[in-house]
Amino acid sequence: MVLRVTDMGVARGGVPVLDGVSLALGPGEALVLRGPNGIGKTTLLRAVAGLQPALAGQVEAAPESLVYAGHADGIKAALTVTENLAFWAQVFGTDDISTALETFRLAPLAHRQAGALSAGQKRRLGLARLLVTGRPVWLLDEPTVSLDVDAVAMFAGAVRGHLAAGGAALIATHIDLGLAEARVLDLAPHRAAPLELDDFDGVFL
Ligand SMILES: Nc1ncnc2c1ncn2[C@@H]1O[C@H](COP(=O)(O)OP(=O)(O)OP(=O)(O)O)[C@@H](O)[C@H]1O
Repeated sequence: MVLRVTDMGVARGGVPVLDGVSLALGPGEALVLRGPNGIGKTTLLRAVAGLQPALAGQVEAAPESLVYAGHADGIKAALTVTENLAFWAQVFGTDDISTALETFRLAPLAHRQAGALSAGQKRRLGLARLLVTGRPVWLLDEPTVSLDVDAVAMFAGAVRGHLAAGGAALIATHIDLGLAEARVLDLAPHRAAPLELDDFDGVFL
């Protein structure tokens, strides 16, 4: 197993949103998180990534094996595409940025300032970052937002390549990525029970 989440409960703004979530990913596996807007997909992914505390449960993964890609891609607007990738390579202690440039067809934009990219191009740069990190377990929050049909296929290809190389991916998405190999976890049955009135008051104390 490269990632195991056991009986996790998460809250947003002090209000529990999900509980009892368990999942496991082995090398080469992808799992898609499904559920309606607001059910807590982002909150769960952030908790798994260690970016916010969980209410309950455990996350087991090798140290420094996880990388999270969320809505804010961490792009530095004043740096060029190449400089952004080189910066991340330095942060993560890797050295290959050419695979990332190629996979997301960023080579023609290599010397463009990131701030001058379109929304979809920025998204491609944010996803290219995943390849540069060299980390095996990708935690992806709505990775295809702003991507056109070609770029979605590009992204699906990158995920497939990652899985084939023994990586894993946990993906919150509303669209069908065409990843036949991905399992699906519906979060609807894990919606946290509404708070009792007393507890509800407690949230605001
Ligand atoms: N800053 C915040 N403070 C308090 N509650 C919040 C905050 N942001 C989101 N929420 C609430 O937390 C719950 C979970 O939100 P979350 O973003 O995790 O859902 P999601 O499943 O990722 O939704 P979507 O499909 O719309 O991206 C929602 O009910 C949302 O309204």
